[in-house]
Amino acid sequence: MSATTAAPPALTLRNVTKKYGALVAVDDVSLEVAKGGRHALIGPNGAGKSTLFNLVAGGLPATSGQILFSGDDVTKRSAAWRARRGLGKTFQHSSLFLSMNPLDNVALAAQRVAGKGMSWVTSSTRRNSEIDDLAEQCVADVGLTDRSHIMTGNLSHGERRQLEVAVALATRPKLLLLDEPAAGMSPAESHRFIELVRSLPEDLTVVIIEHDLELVFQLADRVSVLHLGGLIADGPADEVREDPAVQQAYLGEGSLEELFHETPVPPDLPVSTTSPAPTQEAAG
Ligand SMILES: Nc1ncnc2c1ncn2[C@@H]1O[C@H](COP(=O)(O)OP(=O)(O)OP(=O)(O)O)[C@@H](O)[C@H]1O
Repeated sequence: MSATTAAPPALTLRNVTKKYGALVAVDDVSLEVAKGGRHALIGPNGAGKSTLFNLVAGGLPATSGQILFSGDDVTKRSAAWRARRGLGKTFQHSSLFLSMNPLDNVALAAQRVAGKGMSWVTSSTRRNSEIDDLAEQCVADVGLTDRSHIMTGNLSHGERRQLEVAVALATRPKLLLLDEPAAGMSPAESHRFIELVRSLPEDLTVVIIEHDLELVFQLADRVSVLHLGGLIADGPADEVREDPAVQQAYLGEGSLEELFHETPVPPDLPVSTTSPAPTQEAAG
């Protein structure tokens, strides 16, 4: 009798389909994301990436198919339930409170998970030290300690994206979904963000939906490619990069060199976060 009991994938999609009337936005997609993986989901405009993100996050119901977290079927579960089960996410469009400082933004997320209300975070006398410590740790994990007390509205675009990761980390996720994190970033900010993702705990599973292929192929160990709603490639990043079907779907009139070129890091800019690697516990 075999004694092997392999851990289930962090995320499993089984024949997931999302239709809008006659339009099939996500078409019978099956894939697995390994625990601790760095998995990218890419595809040209309109491929179905955002729709798939929302199906996984619970913001949209699937028309058919199954979604499993660590082997448990969550297909019918709400977004809030999935969040409590360890799904953290950052959105394409910022969900930060710009008039609060970074520490309070992160503390607010931590409090929501702890079941506390919004008013609690704005009253320093009522905050508990556990929440404050967690907020400080998460802000440090993304390299923003030096910026933790200024108004979030005064952060640069790249810093806000870093802060969004801190907010997600405050919920102690097992699976972190990043929706186009590099959108609007300068090359330097993008490089800094790559270092940030590399510094995340190894047992945290990260799924990145991203247009920036340079970032994708620097970060991801596996890549899934959507085209017109369907999965046209899924495998190790190096193999997917060379896949003729992927090149065909992406390239149009362009060249591979343009697609996959590596942008040099500007010499005067740091590429690493200032904090040590995070020591965040896996959600229990
Ligand atoms: N609410 C909706 N109602 C109808 N069609 C939709 C809706 N949302 C998305 N679609 C369509 O579903 C398809 C997939 O869209 P989706 O936004 O998921 O693609 P995407 O890969 O994220 O694109 P992009 O990279 O441009 O953001 C597109 O044809 C889009 O027009």
